[in-house]
Amino acid sequence: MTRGLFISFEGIDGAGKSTHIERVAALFRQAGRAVVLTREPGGTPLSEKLRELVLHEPMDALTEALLMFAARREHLVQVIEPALARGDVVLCDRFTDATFAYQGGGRGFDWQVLGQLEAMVQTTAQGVLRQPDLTVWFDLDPQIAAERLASARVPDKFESQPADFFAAVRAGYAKRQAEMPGRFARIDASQTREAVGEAVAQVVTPWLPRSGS
Ligand SMILES: Nc1ncnc2c1ncn2[C@@H]1O[C@H](COP(=O)(O)OP(=O)(O)OP(=O)(O)O)[C@@H](O)[C@H]1O
Ligand SMILES: Cc1cn([C@H]2C[C@H](O)[C@@H](COP(=O)(O)O)O2)c(=O)[nH]c1=O
Repeated sequence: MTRGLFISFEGIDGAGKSTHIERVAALFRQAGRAVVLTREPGGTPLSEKLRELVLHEPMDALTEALLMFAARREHLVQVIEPALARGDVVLCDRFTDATFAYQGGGRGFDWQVLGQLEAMVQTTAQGVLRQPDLTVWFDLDPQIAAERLASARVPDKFESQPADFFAAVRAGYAKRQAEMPGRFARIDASQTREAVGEAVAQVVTPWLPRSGS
């Protein structure tokens, strides 16, 4: 049976993840793979309700981190693990690296405690710590991201944060990459859409089934 594949897409708000994720889905579908396109926080009815709360209600940093992990647990159990067990490709717009970057880097929440929560929430029934096979990190200067978002939409609680918050989030992603370099692919997201799309295609191509297989 085909092995499931888990790819996450990360970056500060406005870095360009959503612009490219559909194209990655199309590449896998064209190669004959079933794709589950999902997001965090969210991906199940309950997790989407939690998303509404965390994106729009002011709250304590620990409360925020716990709600992110609560939404993730539900998402893992209801959607991600069953999809991987079927052999599907799961493309997830953000996963736990976002919690380390935003709640750890941005809010300054304790990195080690986040690691403990990660272990509790992401350990599967088989005793394996679930992590993405590949994390595509859209790395972008917060100033450029803010300019891109300014004309795009009404900002939510995170998107309304100042540039120094996003500089700390970006540093959180860099720290996470340094801790787990094997699964991270950093994309220079300041390039044109076409160049970024090409870079994304290059990093996912080794994960596509070889033609004839
Ligand atoms: N390479 C690029 N050059 C210029 N503009 C871009 C580029 N990539 C995306 N954009 C534009 O920037 C804005 C943000 O892009 P997008 O929504 O894909 O980011 P995102 O990472 O998904 O953001 P969020 O995490 O906040 O949802 C959109 O208006 C999009 O059209
Ligand atoms: C998973 C996760 C997300 N966030 C933040 C990051 C973004 O500002 C929003 C999600 O909005 P998007 O348009 O889907 O990017 O939530 C976070 O702070 N912590 C997390 O774990």
